[in-house]
Amino acid sequence: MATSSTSPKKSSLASSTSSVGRPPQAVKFGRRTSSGRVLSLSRDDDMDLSGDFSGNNDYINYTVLMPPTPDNQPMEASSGDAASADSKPDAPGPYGVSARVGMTRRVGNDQEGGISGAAMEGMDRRMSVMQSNKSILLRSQTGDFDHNRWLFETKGTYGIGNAFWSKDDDDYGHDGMSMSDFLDKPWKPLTRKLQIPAGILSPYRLLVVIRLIGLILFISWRIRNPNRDAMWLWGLSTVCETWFAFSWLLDQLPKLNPINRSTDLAALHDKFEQPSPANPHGRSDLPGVDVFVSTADPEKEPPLVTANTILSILAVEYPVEKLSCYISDDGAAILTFEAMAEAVNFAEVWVPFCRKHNIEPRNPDSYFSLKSDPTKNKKRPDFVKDRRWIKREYDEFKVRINGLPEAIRRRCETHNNNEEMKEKKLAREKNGGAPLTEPVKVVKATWMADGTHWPGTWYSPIADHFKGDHAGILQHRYEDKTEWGDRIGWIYGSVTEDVVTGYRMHNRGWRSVYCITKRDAFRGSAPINLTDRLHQVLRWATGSVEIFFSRNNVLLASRRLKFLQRIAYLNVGIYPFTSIFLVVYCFLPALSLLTGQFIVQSLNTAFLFYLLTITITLALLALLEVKWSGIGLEEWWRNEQFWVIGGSSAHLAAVLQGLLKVLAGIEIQFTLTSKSAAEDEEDIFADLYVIKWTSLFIMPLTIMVVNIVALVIGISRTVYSVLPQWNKLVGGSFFSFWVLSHMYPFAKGLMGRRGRMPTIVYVWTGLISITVSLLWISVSPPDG
Ligand SMILES: O=c1ccn([C@@H]2O[C@H](COP(=O)(O)OP(=O)(O)O[C@H]3O[C@H](CO)[C@@H](O)[C@H](O)[C@H]3O)[C@@H](O)[C@H]2O)c(=O)[nH]1
Repeated sequence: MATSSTSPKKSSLASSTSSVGRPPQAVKFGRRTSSGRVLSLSRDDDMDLSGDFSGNNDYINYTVLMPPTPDNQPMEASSGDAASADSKPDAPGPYGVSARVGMTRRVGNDQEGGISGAAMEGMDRRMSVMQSNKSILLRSQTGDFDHNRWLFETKGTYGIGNAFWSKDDDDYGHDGMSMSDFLDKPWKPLTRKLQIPAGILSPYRLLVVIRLIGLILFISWRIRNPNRDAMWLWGLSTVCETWFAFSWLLDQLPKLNPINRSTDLAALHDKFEQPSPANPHGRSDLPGVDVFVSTADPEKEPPLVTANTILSILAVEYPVEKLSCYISDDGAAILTFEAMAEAVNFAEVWVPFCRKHNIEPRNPDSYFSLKSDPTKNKKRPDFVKDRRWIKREYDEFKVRINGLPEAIRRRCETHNNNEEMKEKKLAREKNGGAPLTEPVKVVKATWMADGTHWPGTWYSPIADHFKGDHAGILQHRYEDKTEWGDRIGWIYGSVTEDVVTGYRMHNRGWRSVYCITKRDAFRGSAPINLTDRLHQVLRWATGSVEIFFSRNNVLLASRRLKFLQRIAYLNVGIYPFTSIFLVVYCFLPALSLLTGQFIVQSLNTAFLFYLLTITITLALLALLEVKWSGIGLEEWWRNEQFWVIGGSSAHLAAVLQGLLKVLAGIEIQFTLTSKSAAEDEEDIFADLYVIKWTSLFIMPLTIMVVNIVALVIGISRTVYSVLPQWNKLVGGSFFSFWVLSHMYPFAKGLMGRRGRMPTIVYVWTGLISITVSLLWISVSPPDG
């Protein structure tokens, strides 16, 4: 995937000439590539970045493709219009897109705040028509060779770029096509491997080896030294520890040989921007990039967040005509649709601003919430003026987006009232003018700004307008029962389709490389409160269990999967099962305290030495990893805590759900994760302690309470006994505290917001402690 930093586009921008006042040109010129296709050139090359770009920008046109639907049939494709608004020659190809059009900047404001009728007139009537059932996704945007299409047409084998190329498959004679069609220029890697200094990697590996030896010695010592006083405690704990050691190894091994890469800008420039006989001007020959943004529910995934995502994609530093951004909305919500139309309009000013001033990050929301000085490294004198202006534009944009739900609601009300009046009038006329005896029933439709029915989900759903059941929304026919769908496309039927898809590709021999750019190439949005986060990891873990019990289990993998890949996938499939051992282990300290026994007979030196070794090496490894990844120790600790909280709740539930699916065929539903809209700019973690009760809390809560109760009982028993055996108390209470410290954020969440937390926790735990100790004293009075 191309990142913003990989495209050496600045050189072409530097030579731009002023084009202010020049009529917009449809197609500047094209040239043939060596694969014989016509390539249209970037209109972007002509962009005058010194001029005003306040909305009359002719140079960036966005193509909006909307599938035709029964309710919303575009008028005839006015191909003349379309062609003049677009920069590409776009003859209807075998994949059937006949016309596309740039969405023009809004010309007026709907009184309701939505998209005005006039503006819609300007764009929707020239919207694309798709004459074929086959998907737009197969169309090559640039006219370049379309690899996917070729695979589709030829039922071919994988074999481009990093993909597996089978030895006996070098004859692709179906279409007279040969390997050389793909190799315009000699192959050269576009990334460079960055060696991790031995000074860092060797200590890391050494620590891993020491810890591994420590674990082996520890476990064999534990097996050889049973606690004869409490065999059940010893047995349970040893089994759990063995599993933890095994799962640590699975987690650790794939990290043994880290390789960093960076994009080789020089190689990229050589390959894609150097003059050659086929490309005398050295125009950008970068491949087309498609970015697919999916959304499914405007409540859980706020349209403003989606809009910001799209804006950052459109502003990426890549030739404009090579970039396509697809938005899919499984929820078919009118709100998302109109918000995206607003985003496309705002992009017309946002993108030129980003390009003119080299803006980073290009997600407007992230950019305007930067705390650093915005003028730093900004040389152009008009930056401050432009920034002030674009900020105002963005604020207005936000107001429009946030006003959309109300605007749509009012629009629908007006239209529905009108419809009702019309129906009533009609019915009265039919009735010979006499008053109606029965009320007239009018379907409450959802209306688009141009006065037509919304083809997607309605606010009051009726047949064909339910979520997940709306007529005419694009079907994924290109992948349904096709070889393309089977071999290349997304793999469905799993709640962690990304893992299955990745696995299936790797298993067929696809190679992938780890490439983490200095600046984030992509940022996701994540749930920020515990409940949503637990539901998210519940889905992930359920997906893993499901994979484990399917033919996609890595133990059945082909020989093409590499060893460390195998281990990594095994880890992905197996980690939820750790929860069983984790839950047992979290109860053990409490059981120790309650019974006055411990997992070992006595806290002897060997035990303590091994324990110290495996704990210290774990901490040192974490320190190194934290340093590499650039996160703070505190974040690492939060992650550890979440591992215990999630492990004892969501992962356990996932194992149960997964087993239910395997044994009883009960299907698992995909629950969409709610993302934070981070609207509270002062406190982006405001949602963090918002707790919505879920049954997932039961297990961690039980673990917590049982441990607190056991601590109280253990301490009071020792305090009240005639001969206090403090050493018996130490082991159990130490581990109990260890468990509780992991559960701390959970308790904090349950207790309410941060500020109020301490008092309530003290009162709560205090009350329980007093009650339980009194109870204990009355049940089992101290000796003597
Ligand atoms: O019916 C649906 C459900 C989800 N989505 C989209 O799928 C994406 C992932 O769903 P989300 O609920 O956000 O899952 P996350 O847990 O945040 O996502 C992670 O986990 C998913 C698998 O569980 C992967 O698909 C994602 O790539 C990965 O980031 C989102 O963009 C959704 O809008 C749809 O388009 N249609």
